[in-house]
Amino acid sequence: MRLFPVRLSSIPKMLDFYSQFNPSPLSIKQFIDFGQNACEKKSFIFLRKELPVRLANIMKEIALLPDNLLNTCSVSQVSSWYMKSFEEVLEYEKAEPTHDNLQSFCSALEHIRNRHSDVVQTMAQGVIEMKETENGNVDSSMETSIQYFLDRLYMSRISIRMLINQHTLLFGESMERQGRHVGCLDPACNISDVVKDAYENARFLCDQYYLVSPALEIEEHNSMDGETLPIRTVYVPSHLYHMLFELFKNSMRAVVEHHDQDKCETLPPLKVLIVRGKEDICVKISDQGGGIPRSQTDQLFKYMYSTAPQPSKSDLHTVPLAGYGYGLPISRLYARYFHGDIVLLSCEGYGTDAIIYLKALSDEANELLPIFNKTSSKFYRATV
Ligand SMILES: O=C(O)CCCOc1c(F)cc(-c2c(C(=O)NCc3ccc(C(=O)O)cc3)noc2-c2cc(Cl)c(O)cc2O)cc1F
Repeated sequence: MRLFPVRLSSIPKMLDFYSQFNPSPLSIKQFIDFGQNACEKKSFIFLRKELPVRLANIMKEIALLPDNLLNTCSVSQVSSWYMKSFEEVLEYEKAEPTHDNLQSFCSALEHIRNRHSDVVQTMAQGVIEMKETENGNVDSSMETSIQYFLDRLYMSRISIRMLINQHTLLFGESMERQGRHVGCLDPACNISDVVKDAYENARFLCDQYYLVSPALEIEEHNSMDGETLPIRTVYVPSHLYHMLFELFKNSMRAVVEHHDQDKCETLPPLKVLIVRGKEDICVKISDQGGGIPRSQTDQLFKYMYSTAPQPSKSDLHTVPLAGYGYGLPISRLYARYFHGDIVLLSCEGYGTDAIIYLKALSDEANELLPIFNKTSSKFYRATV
């Protein structure tokens, strides 16, 4: 049942209207404080404005993409998903926060989340289609603008899914099964537990493919709050898991492929160091996987570099440690989303350290959101 169907003719005007607002970044502290005493009406009134603002901001950038990418079948598909979702949220622009409307809003958000579940793969396909039309020769300025755009598109997508997940977890059916969690946030996330979880799952894939996997050693140092261990922080466990799982897969692949199996050597273990400082929480994964030349480490964060022909579904189980090649750049976006980072330090000939930096204080862990404005649109005009 359409609530207040938005006239299709008014969509361009609505896009201009909502894209003139900057997205409002929330901190982890704000997410937790609101979620611990959550009011569905307030959340509804905030989201029916903030979601169209975040959607409109990124839709304006999609429209600025170079034609050879924008006109691919896959990118047109992604663009139409955004248009449809923008239109659906706008139906609640003037709706009364009645019980029925709040319930309908919740299910609309779930539909939108499902509609956008394949955006990353579909965009990867669009980049491949564009490379095919350009016969593979994409100049460096085109690559730079695609890297800039995809970082902003996926950061925007992470933020929109965070808002949707918080609302649907706090006010949807799963409300009662929360325990200490506040939506998708854990106020006391045990970092070494997430490390072990990600390691065990990456190890399972590694054993399946290589029949062998490196062991794990974890060390923790808490220089703050009375040295208490284990180190806990307020974070989104699924985000931390995503980063760790990706880094463990890469380390395991490097270690197993670097060490000659015939000599039946024991593989050197992966060493994880977790440190709580005043400003940062660091999670360092150190491996002896032979490392990569310093000149190549930046390439690992490139979407274009790793947009090899996508593994077909049937291939994925044969080379499970390889994905779409987007694992590292998107993992870094998850870290940067709350003002953290992922840094790669490789010693060619020996091994690689990957460090995840998180903000130690939840009031400093603010969302990092892309803003559509004259600067960003100039960037597209300059490099297209
Ligand atoms: O497909 C995906 O999604 C995963 C895409 C990604 O796949 C990779 C992968 F898992 C591991 C490596 C790799 C190598 C390697 O491969 N060393 C051998 C070589 C030597 C020279 C050169 C060169 O000269 O260019 C390149 C590689 N050494 O260290 C790492 C390494 C990389 C990361 Cl990000 C990490 O967190 C831990 C690591 O140990 C490279 C990958 F690319």
